[in-house]
Amino acid sequence: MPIPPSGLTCPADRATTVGCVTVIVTEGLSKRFPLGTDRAQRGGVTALDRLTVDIAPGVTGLIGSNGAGKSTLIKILLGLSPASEGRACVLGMDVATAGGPIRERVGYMPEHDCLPPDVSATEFVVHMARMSGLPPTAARERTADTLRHVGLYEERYRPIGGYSTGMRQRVKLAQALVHDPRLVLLDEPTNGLDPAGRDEMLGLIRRIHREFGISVLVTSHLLGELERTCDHVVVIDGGRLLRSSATSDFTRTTTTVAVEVTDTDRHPDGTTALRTALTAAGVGLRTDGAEPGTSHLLLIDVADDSTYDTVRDTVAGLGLGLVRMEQRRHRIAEVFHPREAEAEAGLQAKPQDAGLRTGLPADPQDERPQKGGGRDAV
Ligand SMILES: Nc1ncnc2c1ncn2[C@@H]1O[C@H](COP(=O)(O)OP(=O)(O)OP(=O)(O)O)[C@@H](O)[C@H]1O
Repeated sequence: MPIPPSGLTCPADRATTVGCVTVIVTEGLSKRFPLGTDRAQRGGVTALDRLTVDIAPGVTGLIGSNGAGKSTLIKILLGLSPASEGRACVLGMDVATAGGPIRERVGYMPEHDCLPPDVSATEFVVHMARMSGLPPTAARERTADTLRHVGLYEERYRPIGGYSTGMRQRVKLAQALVHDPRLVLLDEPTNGLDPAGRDEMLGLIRRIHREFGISVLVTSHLLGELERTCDHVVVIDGGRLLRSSATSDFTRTTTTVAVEVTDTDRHPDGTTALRTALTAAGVGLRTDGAEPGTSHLLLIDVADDSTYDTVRDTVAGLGLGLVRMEQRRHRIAEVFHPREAEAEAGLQAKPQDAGLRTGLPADPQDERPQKGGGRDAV
């Protein structure tokens, strides 16, 4: 079911410039919820605060901590919830006036579990296809194709109530794809999945775009998985745009190189020996904050190409084994707390540790509650 990229322009002034191709445009978009029952919400909640962003075709990650406004934005984009101020266009259509036509061309995978337990995946997805306007035969054919695509073909006649979390997420994805949309909005599709399930879901998301040309907006609070999956990342916090950039801009290389060496009989603490020798050779080292001998990583400021030669020659001169020498990269976490994250980039051995300070876990393994605020503590 190859589908050409949408290539639509939004009527909003900014997007009508020649060559500007977008699937989503928002301009000064705000959403305020009126008074809540909660004491803290007495003045109402501003879920989106003058959000202005353009999203091009491709796979785009929408990142923000819990309560950042991701789901609210998706509901506005689908025409399900009116904005308080500003405007938004999806595939060139105004969300305020074209909710129905937008939902005909856009698939939506909600965050919450919304599946009926007593029907099979086939029955449910056929029903959703029919609701989207497909005739009966086409709905059945598309359902079979889509369930095969998401890896549920063998299980398609079993009641959904007996499915695992991963299978249920796939059913939600299938119903979002069944009507051949040009854009899908996926709200936390990896929620509740184990690492293998996450990888499979992320692989499916990439294939949705690569094989079928469908653009994807996917939300997550896991920085690492969006770094791996998306072409472009939009970061929001408290309903405001923090940054919108190509993923490669977020993760460009730094001038820091991490070096790990082995210990030897002559140098039982190889790291300290190398640190001393490099300092004597005038190589700039970052303070790693660890006691000498407790860290196996040295973080080196690369002044120019000769720094690599100096490190190599010093390691060889000491008779140490070079375990690794790797260029450090910036991480999306730096958008939230630039100084802390940068310092941490120097400290951490594994890039997937990135979310610890931000409260936004970089990787599934880090999705445990954090001390003093947990996942909400951006
Ligand atoms: N119907 C509502 N009534 C009142 N407040 C709401 C409503 N929906 C959302 N909010 C509030 O708006 C803010 C943004 O919520 P939203 O669900 O969009 O965030 P989110 O980024 O999707 O978070 P999560 O990752 O937890 O799903 C939150 O403070 C939330 O409590």
